[in-house]
Amino acid sequence: MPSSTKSVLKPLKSPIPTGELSVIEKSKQLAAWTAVDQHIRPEHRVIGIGSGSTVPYVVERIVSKGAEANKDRVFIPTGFQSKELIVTSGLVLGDVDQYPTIDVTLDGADEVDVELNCIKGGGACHLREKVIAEAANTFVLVADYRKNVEYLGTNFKAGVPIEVVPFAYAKVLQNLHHVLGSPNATLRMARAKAGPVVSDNGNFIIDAPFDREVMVKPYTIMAQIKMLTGVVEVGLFCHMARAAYFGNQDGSVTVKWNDGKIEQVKA
Ligand SMILES: O=C(CO)[C@H](O)[C@H](O)COP(=O)(O)O
Repeated sequence: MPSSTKSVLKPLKSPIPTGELSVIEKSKQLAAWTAVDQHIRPEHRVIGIGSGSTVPYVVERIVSKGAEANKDRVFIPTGFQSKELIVTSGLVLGDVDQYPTIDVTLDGADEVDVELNCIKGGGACHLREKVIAEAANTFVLVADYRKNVEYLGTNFKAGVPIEVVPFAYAKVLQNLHHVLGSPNATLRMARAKAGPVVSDNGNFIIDAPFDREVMVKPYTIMAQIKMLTGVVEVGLFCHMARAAYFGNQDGSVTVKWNDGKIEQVKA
């Protein structure tokens, strides 16, 4: 190609401001960088980008590979936040209706158990997150050490996030209280708005805490909640992740695989 017609790639921009990171932020960054390095291969073209405070470090690492490495790629967001991250970084945005098969999706989690089941939806994005995770050939979780637990609900006490259509919320709450054994299930209220949190899909979110004996079998309770009419999606992701990356305080990363293998990676 003559040099005059050569197209010039626009430089990408990191979403992370420069400066010192706290131990927790550093551990999120370590998990994200290691997962990107191990799972995004040069031939991958369609990449799912999850939500939450760990995901900007995923995008930071992708951006650090440069415009040339990312030029033929499209990035699929799980909600408003990840859409903004993709666009402001200069990456190419797509949607799952155009790309129903994704090479790899990386996403955060509220908590992950020993079998890589996880709670998601702390940011009310779990409907789109589950679609983008299911569409992916490989689904990978990234989190800091506080999320690495034996059973779900150990540290994350808010409960299972449940997206419901607005007109059905009272009926779903009643069923959760009296039929499914979550007497403290509540409608999630907004902090800087009067009224409930409204998801990116225009729905409400219920948070339903369950006892330990229920949470040790997450698939069972997930299926029971999903059967309630008016429920759109449940923030329990069971048997979906290929691997989970947890950044630790000492600068190492614990990698748990879906076959039960556990590795410690030194940064
Ligand atoms: O599921 C999510 C949003 O719906 C997030 O991935 C989850 O809440 C984890 O977020 P963070 O990395 O900020 O702890």
